[in-house]
Amino acid sequence: MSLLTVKELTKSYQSGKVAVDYLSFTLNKGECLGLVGESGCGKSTLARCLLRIEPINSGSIYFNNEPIESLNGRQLYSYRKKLQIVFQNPLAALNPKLKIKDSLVDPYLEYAKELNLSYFSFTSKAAFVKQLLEAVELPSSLADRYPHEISGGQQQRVTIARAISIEPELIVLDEPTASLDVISQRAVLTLLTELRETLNLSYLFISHDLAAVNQMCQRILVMKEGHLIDEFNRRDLFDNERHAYTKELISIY
Ligand SMILES: Nc1ncnc2c1ncn2[C@@H]1O[C@H](COP(=O)(O)OP(=O)(O)OP(=O)(O)O)[C@@H](O)[C@H]1O
Repeated sequence: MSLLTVKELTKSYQSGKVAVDYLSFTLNKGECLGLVGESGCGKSTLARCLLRIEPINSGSIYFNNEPIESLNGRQLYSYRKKLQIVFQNPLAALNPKLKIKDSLVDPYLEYAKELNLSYFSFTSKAAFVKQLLEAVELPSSLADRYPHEISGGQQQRVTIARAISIEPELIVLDEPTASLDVISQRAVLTLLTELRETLNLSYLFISHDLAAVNQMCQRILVMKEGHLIDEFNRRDLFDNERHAYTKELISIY
């Protein structure tokens, strides 16, 4: 069943640059869909359009069959609760003045009135923080630290814990491991896969790293210069029918 449907989406900037050009795809419920492409191909622009941070020029985006362009006020607030994002740079995503425990409860407090959690439960702030830290395999002793007092891998686990804390339907992972060393990258990808299964999440996993996408995703989209040029099931990655550009990406992976 379709969770997110993007139809003929075009987004250009004032400079005239067409960053996303007539892009169409569907993400199914429970799926991890990979989106790969080199730097500048339009991946982050697409993510910002999905979050309604950037207005689109034409086309449509449907979430649970509802067009998101027409959402405003309360409906937009509700939509944002269902879709969370994890960015490349966790330090930039965390408020430097907040202790980890305060950052962790922030999304919950923002959406508390509308939330009906099924996996986590908020009985007290301390208990909620403990559940979240456990879910992302961090020691509870980190709760009282500030973001700059923990490692990059730990910071990214905190941003993941924030994203899952309100049990969204979809998480956009925008190069979530790009700033991490290889060991932490692997651990975070494994964690994300486990969380998807436990919490019944769906992911749009954006990356320039075909190896990471191949590890995580059931289906893969390939973008080049704003266009979608290839789309296939993971098992067909090495199929001879792949687009020449996909083969080029394979050769460097
Ligand atoms: N605010 C903006 N104004 C004008 N052009 C922009 C803006 N943001 C992005 N672009 C341009 O749009 C194109 C797509 O950029 P985008 O950041 O979406 O690519 P990307 O695939 O996410 O790249 P990266 O992997 O480096 O993050 C690029 O040519 C970029 O220079």
